[in-house]
Amino acid sequence: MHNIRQRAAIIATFCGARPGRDLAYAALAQDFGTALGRRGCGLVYGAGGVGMMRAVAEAALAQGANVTGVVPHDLHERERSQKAPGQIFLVRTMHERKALMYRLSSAFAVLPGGFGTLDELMEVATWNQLGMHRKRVVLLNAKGYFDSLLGFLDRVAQDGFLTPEERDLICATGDVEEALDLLTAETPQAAVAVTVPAAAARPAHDEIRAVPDSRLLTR
Ligand SMILES: C/C(=C\CNc1ncnc2c1ncn2[C@@H]1O[C@H](COP(=O)(O)O)[C@@H](O)[C@H]1O)CO
Repeated sequence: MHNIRQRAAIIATFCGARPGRDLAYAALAQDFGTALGRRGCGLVYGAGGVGMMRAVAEAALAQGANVTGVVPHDLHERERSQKAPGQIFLVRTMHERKALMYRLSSAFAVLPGGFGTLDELMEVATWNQLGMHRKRVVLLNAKGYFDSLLGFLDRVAQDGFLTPEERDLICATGDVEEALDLLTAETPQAAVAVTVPAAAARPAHDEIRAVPDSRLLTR
């Protein structure tokens, strides 16, 4: 068991726009969305109505979770036919999208995916490193998908490009419930060397209305 206090959390989940070749990945996405919803957590995601993203969002919604997607206008137009689940926020750019996803969330789950997922993973870890937010980052390592990445991160630390504490800003588990224990824990697991006090004092998730140029898509 884990000696960490549970609280309602809003978990941004980064994962593939594709389902992957192995059915185990979509099953993981579904299990994670279901477990997240059962714990009373909210979900923030990339508002893709496809692949792993759709599987997480639909499973969370089925448990009554509050599901929020954030997507740039043009990407939404392109994917309009896929009808992404949940409440959808439209923003102007990919950068605004990521910033809003990070602000709305209290922690980050990363499931198997491609460039988009890896970009989001590295950015939220970097923001922790720089003290721009202090939010846990947990990889759902199904079928050893992230093993080589985790090994590479160890190498990065060994070679002096990350401190051991910074390396530990990204943790991993293959177990959905353990991941949620970590994601809903009260404080980030690793202190970082460089912190910005104003950012640390910010509430875990900002009010949506505080973000300019985004609008709620009503259906
Ligand atoms: C690449 C394909 C479709 C792109 N459609 C997307 N719709 C919504 N969100 C997306 C999309 N592509 C990337 N994202 C964001 O990145 C992550 C998924 O990217 P990945 O490269 O598939 O890992 C996801 O978390 C979104 O926030 C055609 O399949």
